[in-house]
Amino acid sequence: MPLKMGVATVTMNRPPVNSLNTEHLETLHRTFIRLENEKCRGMILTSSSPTVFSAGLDIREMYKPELEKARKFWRTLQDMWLKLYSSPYPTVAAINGHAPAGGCLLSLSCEYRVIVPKVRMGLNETQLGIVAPQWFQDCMRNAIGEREAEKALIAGRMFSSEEALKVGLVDEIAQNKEECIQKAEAFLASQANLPMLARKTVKLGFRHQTLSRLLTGREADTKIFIDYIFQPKVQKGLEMYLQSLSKKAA
Ligand SMILES: CCCCCC/C=C\CC(=O)SCCNC(=O)CCNC(=O)[C@H](O)C(C)(C)COP(=O)(O)OP(=O)(O)OC[C@H]1O[C@@H](n2cnc3c(N)ncnc32)[C@H](O)[C@@H]1OP(=O)(O)O
Repeated sequence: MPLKMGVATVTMNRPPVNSLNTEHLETLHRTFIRLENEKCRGMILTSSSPTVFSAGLDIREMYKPELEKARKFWRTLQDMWLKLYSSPYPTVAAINGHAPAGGCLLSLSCEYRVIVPKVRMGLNETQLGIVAPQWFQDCMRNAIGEREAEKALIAGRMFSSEEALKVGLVDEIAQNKEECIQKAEAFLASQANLPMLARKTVKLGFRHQTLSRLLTGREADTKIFIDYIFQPKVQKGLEMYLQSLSKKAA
């Protein structure tokens, strides 16, 4: 995590696809805490993979899990998201590869999004037979508005880079990762002279309702997750999905 002029670039590096398991989520959470403590002036979130920003939640954490491990996984995801979504410093996602589901959530939690061409992003949970939690849905709604979010979430739609720009899911398209980072840096530079306290207060004002909804309902949210994934038919669906992903690799 190099800090250049107070700006940090956080590069996710969990091959092959930056899927989010408990350990990776803990690392991200610790990183966001550290950036806050070090009074970071801005953060770019990106990935070391040439083709994937993040494949979303690690499905193996949800497939035949032990109860306590599944609970810990979900709480860690909540912790990480609460820190990122409420960060006092400006945040940009440099989306240099595919960003399905939890990968899309990471980018939606930043303030600004730049994407490379020919990749896909979206909350595709419905297509997997699972349901994007309310706070995932809120993030999408906050980015693209009620009507488009409803359509996208019901269908579990994955957007191409161009479609994402058109609907407002991303702010810019860059030609490649290098340009993506340049555009991310330009956004952060455009924020640098704003008074930090005023900036942060307005940001949190906009995000307050979404944050409160999870903060006041964390236990209920965890229960919904646990009850849902322990259903035999959901487990069957996850098993088939994992198999289809592995078959693709074979
Ligand atoms: C009421 C509450 C219910 C629960 C709410 C849950 C909320 C959020 C859910 C999620 O985030 S679920 C995850 C959704 N993610 C996806 O659907 C993406 C799946 N992956 C892909 O589409 C592709 O892998 C990719 C990201 C487009 C990359 O494609 P590529 O061809 O580069 O790589 P693959 O060959 O497909 O995969 C390589 C390797 O990684 C494994 N893998 C891929 N994604 C995941 C994942 N999300 N979790 C775990 N493992 C994953 C894949 O199986 C391959 O493994 P091997 O076969 O090589 O062992």
